[in-house]
Amino acid sequence: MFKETPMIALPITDKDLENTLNNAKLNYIDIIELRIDQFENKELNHIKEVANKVKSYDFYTIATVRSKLEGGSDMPDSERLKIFNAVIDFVDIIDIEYTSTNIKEKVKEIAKNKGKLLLMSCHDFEKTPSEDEIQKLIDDCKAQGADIVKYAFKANSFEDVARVMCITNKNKDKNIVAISMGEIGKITRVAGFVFGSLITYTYIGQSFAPGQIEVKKLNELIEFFKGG
Ligand SMILES: O=C1C[C@@](O)(C(=O)O)C[C@@H](O)[C@@H]1O
Repeated sequence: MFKETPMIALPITDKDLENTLNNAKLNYIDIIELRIDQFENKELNHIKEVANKVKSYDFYTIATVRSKLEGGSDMPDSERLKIFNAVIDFVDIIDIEYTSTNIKEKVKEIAKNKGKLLLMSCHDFEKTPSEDEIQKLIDDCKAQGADIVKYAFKANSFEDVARVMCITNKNKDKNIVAISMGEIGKITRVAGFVFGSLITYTYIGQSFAPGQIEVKKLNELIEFFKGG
């Protein structure tokens, strides 16, 4: 699946869908992340229609129903599972949090039974863990069947940024997506691919996380640093 890295992912909701998807096409977006937890309408049939529409635009698609614990909306795990079951045929990757211990095994089954990729993610909006903690996270996620491991940690210093990039570089054969969130962490959204990070997340109009870089600027910077 992974063409030349970094692949650029755009988190979207169900607002202004066609316009957003047309804009995404024009701005070299590779992956659409359905941030279903932020949808205005969370009816299953509506969610399936949105996922099907995105698929019709020939994007790789990630289904995310972010837990409240990791920055999403307050939705029962049972509801989240219903949504994953409803959209699995329309997406390529399911994003489930490492900390969603009640449902991550079931979510893994949903993905694997349909031959889809399981992305196991971890977010900390306050700090960046130690190198040992990050390595343990990577090892645990891989042991639990993750095809892709993603971590997004708030950077409070450039040392935090360096630590995330170095540990990512040490694990570059394990399909890692690494982000240092916040103003200090912006560099990782452009140069993360140098250290093996497969995907970077951007925004058009509405940003979904601290430090995201608007798509036109991001494309420009990536091209510049890739020697384009
Ligand atoms: O995990 C991530 C990364 C992200 O939090 C970011 O920092 O760009 C944006 C989220 O939508 C996505 O699910």
